[in-house]
Amino acid sequence: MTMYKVTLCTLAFTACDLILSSILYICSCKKPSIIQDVLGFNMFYSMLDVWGTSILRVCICVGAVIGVLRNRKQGPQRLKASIIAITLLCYLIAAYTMIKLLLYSEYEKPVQDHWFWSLLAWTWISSAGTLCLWIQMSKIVPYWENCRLHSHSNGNQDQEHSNNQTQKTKTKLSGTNIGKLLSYSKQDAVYLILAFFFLLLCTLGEIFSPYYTGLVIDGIVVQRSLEQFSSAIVLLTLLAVASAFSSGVRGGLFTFTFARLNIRIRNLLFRSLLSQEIGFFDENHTGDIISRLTSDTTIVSDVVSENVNIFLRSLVKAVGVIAFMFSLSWQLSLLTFMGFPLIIMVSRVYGKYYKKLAKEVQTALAQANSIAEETISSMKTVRSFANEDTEACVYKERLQQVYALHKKEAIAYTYYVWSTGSVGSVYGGLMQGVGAAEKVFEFIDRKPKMENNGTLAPEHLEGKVEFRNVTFSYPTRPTSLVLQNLSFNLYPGKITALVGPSGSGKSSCVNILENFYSVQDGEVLLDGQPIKMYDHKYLHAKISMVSQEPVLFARSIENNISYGLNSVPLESVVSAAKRANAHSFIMELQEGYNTEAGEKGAQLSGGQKQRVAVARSLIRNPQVLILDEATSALDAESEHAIQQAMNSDLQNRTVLIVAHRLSTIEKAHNIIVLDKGQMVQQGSHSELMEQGGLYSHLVQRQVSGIEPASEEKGSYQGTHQCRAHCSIMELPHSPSAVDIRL
Ligand SMILES: Nc1ncnc2c1ncn2[C@@H]1O[C@H](COP(=O)(O)OP(=O)(O)OP(=O)(O)O)[C@@H](O)[C@H]1O
Repeated sequence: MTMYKVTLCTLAFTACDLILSSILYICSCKKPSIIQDVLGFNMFYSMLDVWGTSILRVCICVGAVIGVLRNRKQGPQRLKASIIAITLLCYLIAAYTMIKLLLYSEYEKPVQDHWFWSLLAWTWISSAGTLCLWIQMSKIVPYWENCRLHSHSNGNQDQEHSNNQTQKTKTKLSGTNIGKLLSYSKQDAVYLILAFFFLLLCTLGEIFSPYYTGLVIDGIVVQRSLEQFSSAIVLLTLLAVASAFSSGVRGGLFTFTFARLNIRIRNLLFRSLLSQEIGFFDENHTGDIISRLTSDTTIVSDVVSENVNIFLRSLVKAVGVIAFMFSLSWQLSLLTFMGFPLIIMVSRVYGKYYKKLAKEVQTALAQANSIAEETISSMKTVRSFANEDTEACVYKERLQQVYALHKKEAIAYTYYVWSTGSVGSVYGGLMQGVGAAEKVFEFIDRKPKMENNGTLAPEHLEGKVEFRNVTFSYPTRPTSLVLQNLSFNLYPGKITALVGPSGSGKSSCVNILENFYSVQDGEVLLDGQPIKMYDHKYLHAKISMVSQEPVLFARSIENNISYGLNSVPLESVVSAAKRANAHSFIMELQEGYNTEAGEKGAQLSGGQKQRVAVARSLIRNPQVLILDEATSALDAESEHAIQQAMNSDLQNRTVLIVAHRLSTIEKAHNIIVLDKGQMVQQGSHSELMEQGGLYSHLVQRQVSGIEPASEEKGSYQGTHQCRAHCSIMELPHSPSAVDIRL
């Protein structure tokens, strides 16, 4: 609404309020004239004071209109800042009319004066109207401000529009969270209804027991009647037993239902996490994610379950007590419950604040978990740098932040209980749960930026891979191009090696071929089809990778080798382990194939881990095999054995090797040399050595044993970062004069 429309509406409403209130007051006047009513004002039956509230409302509205018209820029902002004060004032006016009703009921029983009721009703309506108009006026945007917004460039408008949308979505989100939580409990509707039924029974028992206690005392002290005493005591006992029974069943059912809710939410969250693209895990710390999965989901179910339980119980009790009290004395009840709107108001304000605090606490806690997780999982590195104290201090600092937030929460809670008590106090608790839920839902509802929804699963796959003009950067660093217009082919039955200085993009090629990330430009094709179009399971059955630091799971070696496959016979596991040169070391272990590998394979050596990982890939008989520094931790003999196995096993398999060791690379049919994300050379070892250039430069440098002075990543012309490794022990087994890592 424009400024003029709102101000006109306000003035019209004000005039209407004044006229109507005056007419109703005149008609309800008990004295022969208004002058006499004013001069002989009687608090019990004169409505002069109620009419006076209309003058107050007129002053508020006219004052607001004048303020907005005189100061069009800051006026609405000031109105906005005083909304709570006006709400309170309107509430006080409405509450005053209640007191008036109580007083009047002393003068006329029952109250049947229509003019009195009309004036009362109009006062409530007009108080609400005044508040609404005040809110409308606080939203006025001055004309020139509107023009400025409209004359903004399209980009800015879009930005603003999207900001508004985000804001709206956020508001909507927080509003729908309780609904969402309940919707996750749909499957438990029967249990919840049962729980609610027992809650009703138990609360009814609690409401009526004071009444029957009164009757018991009455029976002894006042009536002195054994009959009344015994009947009252029997009823009281029955009530207490039924109430205790219902209370137990209610508590059990609620706990049971919310435990199911917890499991459901955790499952959903875990599923959602597993469907996220790899870039998501680059952006989010593991500790953060684990915190969502454990602490946040527990808070959601625990806090919500506890508070829903108490909230419903208190609500039912409050309704019951209100009804009971009204049946005893409506005047007293009215007086008692006049404070309710105030409690609701305070609860709302507090609830919002508490929800915000709860979210902050969860985030701070997640950050602290993240530090703990990172430190504990890298304990050897921490110890080797003797950095335990610093890590402990960093963790303590994060915990201090959590503590500061908890302190704020505690203070807010204290003030809140002071100001409200009873039903309202659990509202804050509920909001704490909702705050934590918001964080959980953020992840559950997150749509992966890269979907694995391909369907292609041909029966026969040749395994030809084509990188066609691929340009790529990681989502966390979108501006730095890791691969630039890169094209090369991998052929079935051939071994291709990717070499190049550190950071040239070798592992990135592997990541793309594994369909972990989307490329910015170009395509990666498998048998002429974009890899995105292949079915997720199919693709990873056909393309298998062994990485430099393979991750094993805390299961037996047998289960690690057959990971992801259903019911694999032990013979196949053993055969794969033999080809990977792992069988003999496994048999030397006390429990053979049943030996536990430990967390991330920590109970095995680096070389043993790699051999198990090679076996894990070979058992799948993949059409495309990727070895990303897969044999770097092996001695030359083991590596030679694996290579032999692979060569005899090659058949029509496409093999891509990323390696630094010359012994691994020189047997490749084709060697692709990368530098700064671009292909600079391609050919066999002898061709590339003849050509000169980066490859022969790297080889010569290492053969002559020159180590680079720095770890710089530079182009061929500059200083290459190459890792040299010469081992006398490896000489007799190595096919080359020295074992060289490029
Ligand atoms: N997950 C990631 N997020 C952001 N940048 C990354 C990520 N992984 C690698 N990079 C960056 O991409 C570039 C290429 O890295 P890549 O791992 O492909 O090199 P590489 O040739 O395999 O190196 P190395 O021989 O040392 O293993 C580097 O600059 C690296 O910092």
